[in-house]
Amino acid sequence: MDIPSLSSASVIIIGAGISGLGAAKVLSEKGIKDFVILEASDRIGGRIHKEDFCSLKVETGAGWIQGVGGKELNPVWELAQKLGLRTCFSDYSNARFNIYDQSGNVFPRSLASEAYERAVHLANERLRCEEAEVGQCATEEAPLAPSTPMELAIDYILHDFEMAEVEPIATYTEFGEREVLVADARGYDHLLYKMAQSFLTTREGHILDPRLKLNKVVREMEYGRQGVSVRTEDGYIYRGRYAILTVSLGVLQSDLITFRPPLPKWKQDAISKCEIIIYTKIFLKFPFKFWPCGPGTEFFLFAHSKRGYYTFWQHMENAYPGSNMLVVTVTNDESKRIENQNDEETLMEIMEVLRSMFGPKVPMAESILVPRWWNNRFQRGSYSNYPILSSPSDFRDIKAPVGPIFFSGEHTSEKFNGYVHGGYLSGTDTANSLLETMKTKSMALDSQRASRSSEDMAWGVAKRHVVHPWLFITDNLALNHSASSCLHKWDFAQQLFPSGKLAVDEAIK
Ligand SMILES: Cc1cc2nc3c(=O)[nH]c(=O)nc-3n(C[C@H](O)[C@H](O)[C@H](O)COP(=O)(O)OP(=O)(O)OC[C@H]3O[C@@H](n4cnc5c(N)ncnc54)[C@H](O)[C@@H]3O)c2cc1C
Repeated sequence: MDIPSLSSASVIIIGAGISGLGAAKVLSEKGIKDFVILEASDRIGGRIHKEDFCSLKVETGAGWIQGVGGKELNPVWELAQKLGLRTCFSDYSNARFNIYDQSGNVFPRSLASEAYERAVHLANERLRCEEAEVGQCATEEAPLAPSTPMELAIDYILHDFEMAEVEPIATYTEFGEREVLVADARGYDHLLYKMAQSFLTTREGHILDPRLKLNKVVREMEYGRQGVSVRTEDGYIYRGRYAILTVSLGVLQSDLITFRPPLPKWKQDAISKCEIIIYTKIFLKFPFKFWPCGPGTEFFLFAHSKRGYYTFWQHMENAYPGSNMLVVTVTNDESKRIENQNDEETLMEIMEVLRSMFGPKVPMAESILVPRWWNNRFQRGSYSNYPILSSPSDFRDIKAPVGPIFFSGEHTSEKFNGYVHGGYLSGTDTANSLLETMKTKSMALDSQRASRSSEDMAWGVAKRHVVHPWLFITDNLALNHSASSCLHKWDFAQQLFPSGKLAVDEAIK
């Protein structure tokens, strides 16, 4: 039986996505080994997730590495290259010229080009209106809204795919304009496993390190001057001096975690201001190909009178040659609608769309895979999307610590929110801020102790001090815990199971 030790949980990291693992790696490299990672699901990776589909591994979460080939090296691209992850270049630029109508005709390039330019103009006008003082825009001519199926399809890809962010987009200006699709049988999450391997105990592809705890759903975080106490759904309580909370914005907006005391109003406002996008890639397997292949065909659009109705399509011939696979992407309200119906109904809708694009002979799909990011209570959406006119203070507030709780995750990255590299960089940033805080507190405590000890000397009292560099943190915690201040610190863990259930090996590490 492990003897619980208060000294070994200076930091509780919540979430084993790229942000949580990135933070843990930095702490470990800087000598803080006494952390515990609590992960709600039964795997690492979070929104980087592969699933088995028709003998292939497909990426139902993040698929691309965006920001490649620029003056700065995207850290995720660097890792992918080191591991020799198989990727293929994605060229979206043709999508707008492969627009199918409901009778299977492709719109002429000139018409599509014109519509595209009009849509860009409209988007800029809308932005100008939003930026203008209230009322100013109303006096000017209001831009015409898109109305035809083709206009709606273009407007949809502009707003839900290419131009959903404020220009210029730091990912592209700093890391480069190219995007590569990860298509490796080991999966995108191989990158996370390799990262974990550098600081957690692993064997034969499995993480065995007791500091990583899977299936631990955090439900309550009680925090104060002495630290943080974290209760998981299975009744365990973990205490630490600090916590790094990396759960998604969708989870923060839900009621999965209760904070005691409640988070301050400025933090709650920052959390509710930001939007969460739902992005659903539906995978379909066919007995044979009936779509065009070759250069300039990978992406195509379906123009329907309902905006966003199975609009964005990709064939997987570049990623998985010979797989006879298509992916159709839906977002937001359509994602919610589709998540809430059964896959048979979705398949019927998709078959109707495909037959209107490619004719009645299109064969029935053999398999369909519909990920459900919205209904997943550990995600509640796919990635954050800040309103176009967000201010730097919105980012400051969403990232700022509340007492001993440090916030991390892609949504806290001012420059790269929404992306895998945003998650990674937020984790390393947060860990470095925490280390800075620990250092400052340590220096303050040292000077307090020094002055106390000189007072003691003056009174002739012999005093022994804790020597472990990190013990002072938890030592301080125990001393301030009134109910247990008379206990030896090894007894402390038993106080953490109010139900009387003793699971010492699960107690604070
Ligand atoms: C469908 C989809 C497509 C995407 N496409 C791309 C793309 O092409 N390129 C790109 O760069 N990015 C893409 N993204 C975004 C990218 O995946 C994320 O930005 C990134 O993975 C976020 O990492 P994170 O560590 O911040 O959060 P997460 O990966 O969400 O990690 C948070 C972890 O916290 C856990 N958790 C939640 N609640 C609790 C709780 N109560 N207790 C304990 N643990 C909890 C979760 O299970 C999760 O493992 C996509 C995302 C999705 C869903």
